[in-house]
Amino acid sequence: MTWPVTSSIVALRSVEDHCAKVAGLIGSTPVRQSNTLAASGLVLAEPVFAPASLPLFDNSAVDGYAVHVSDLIGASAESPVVLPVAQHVPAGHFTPVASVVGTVAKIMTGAPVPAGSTGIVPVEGARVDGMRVEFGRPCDFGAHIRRRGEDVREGQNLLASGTVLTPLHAGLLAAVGVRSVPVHRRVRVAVISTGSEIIHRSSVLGIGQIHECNSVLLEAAVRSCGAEVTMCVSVSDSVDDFRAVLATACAGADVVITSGGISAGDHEVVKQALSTEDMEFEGVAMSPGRPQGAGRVFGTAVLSFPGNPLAAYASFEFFARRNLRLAMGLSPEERREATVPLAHAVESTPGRHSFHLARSNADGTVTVLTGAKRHGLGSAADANCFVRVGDTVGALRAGDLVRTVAL
Ligand SMILES: Nc1nc2c(c(=O)[nH]1)N[C@H]1C(S)=C(S)[C@@H](COP(=O)(O)OP(=O)(O)OC[C@H]3O[C@@H](n4cnc5c(N)ncnc54)[C@H](O)[C@@H]3O)O[C@H]1N2
Ligand code: MOO
Repeated sequence: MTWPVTSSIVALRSVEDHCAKVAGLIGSTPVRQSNTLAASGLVLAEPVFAPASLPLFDNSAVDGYAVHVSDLIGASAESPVVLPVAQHVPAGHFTPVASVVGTVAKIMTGAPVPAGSTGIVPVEGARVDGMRVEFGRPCDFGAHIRRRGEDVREGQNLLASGTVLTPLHAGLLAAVGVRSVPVHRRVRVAVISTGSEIIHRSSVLGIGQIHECNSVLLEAAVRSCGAEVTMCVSVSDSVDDFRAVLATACAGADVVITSGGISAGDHEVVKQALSTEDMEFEGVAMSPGRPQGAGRVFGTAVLSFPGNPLAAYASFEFFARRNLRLAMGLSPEERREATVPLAHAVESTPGRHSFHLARSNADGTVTVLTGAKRHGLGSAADANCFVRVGDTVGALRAGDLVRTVAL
C-alpha cells in the first residue's frame, strides 16, 4: 500500500514568488479628480500650481491702528504723537478708503490695510482718547502687515506630483481655493469570509458556531493602508452561495480577498468553487499562512487567505499590504521599522518565513508573543509590533537581531 504524499513534503512556493504573483495581479489604480478631503492619504498624479496668492491682499496681523510710519517719527512717552481715527476697518466685508497722512485707521486682524498705511501699531501700543489715539513710540515700516503673496505666490508650484496628501495639504489647497485634485484613486477591495461555523457580526451563537472575526480584521487592515472596502460579507461552505457572492464582489472591486476554505478538508469552499478558474492554490513557505490562493476570477484579482485568523493577518501583511499601497502609488511601507535584539530564544522553522506578534520593550529588546501554535489573536492584546523571520534563519537565540515593524 502506498500512502499519499503529505502536504508537508510537497515543495512550497517561496514567499517572494507568491508576493510577485500577487503584485502581477494588482495594477496601478487610475487617476481621478477627487475633492481634497477625500484625497487625504492619496498620491497626487500631477503638480498643483497656486491659482492665487496667500495672503490674497495686504492685511493686518494684529488688532490695532494702521498708521503712516512717517507720522510717528520722534514719538516718545514724554512727547507722544496724537492722531485722529479716520475709519474703522473690520475683517471681512469692508473695502477701506485710502488713508490720509495725519490720520489712522482702526483695523482688525485679517482686515485689508488701507492704501497709504505703512505700518500697524497693536492696540496694546496705543492709548485711546475718544476718537483720538496717542502713540508713545515710532512704528517700523511694514510692522505687522502681512504682505500679499508673502506666504504663497500665485502660480508657484505648490505641491509636486507624487506628494502623499496630508491634512495640512488639504488645508493649504483649501486656502488657495483648490477644491479637487488629480490622485491615484483608492484600490477597491471586497472581503469575503467563508465557513459554515462562522457567524457574521451577531452575538447569538449556536452549538459549534464561532464569532466571525476575519472579515473585521481584514476590512480594518485594508482601510489602514488607504484602500477602500466595497463590501465585506461572510458566506457558508456552499459553493453556489460563494460563487454568487464572489460574482457581485468581483463586479465592484479591483481585488477580492477571501478567507478560509483553501486547505485539505472536505468542505474547502473557495478551492472547490474556483478550481476551474484562473487561480493557483499553493503551499507557501511561511508560518502561519501556508495555504494560499491567488489568481483572477471574472477579470478581478482574487487573493485567498487561510481561515485561521493569525494566518489571514500574516497573509495580508506578506502579500496584500505592500501591493495595495504600490497600486495607489504609495511607498510599500510607512510604518516605523527597527532592528532590535530578541529578549529570548525563538524557535523558527528553516525554509519558512515566520510571522510573530511581538512587544518592543523599554530596554530596547523585543519579546515574541505568539507561541508555537500560532493561530489565534490572543497575543494581539499585548502586541505593539510584529517580527518577520526570514526562511534562511535557523533557531534564534536571545540577543539575535530581528526586524520589527510597528503595528
Ligand atoms: N490536513 C490538513 N489540514 C490542514 C492543513 C493541511 O495542510 N492539511 N493546513 C492547516 C493550515 S496551515 C491552515 S492555516 C488551515 C487553513 O484552512 P482553511 O483556509 O481551509 O480555513 P478553514 O478551515 O476554513 O478555517 C481554519 C480555522 O479558522 C477558523 N476560521 C475560519 N474563518 C474564520 C473567520 N472568518 N473568523 C474566525 N475564525 C475563522 C475556522 O473555524 C478554523 O478553525 O488549515 C489547516 N488544516
Ligand atoms: O500555517 Mo496555517 O496557515 O498553520 O495557520
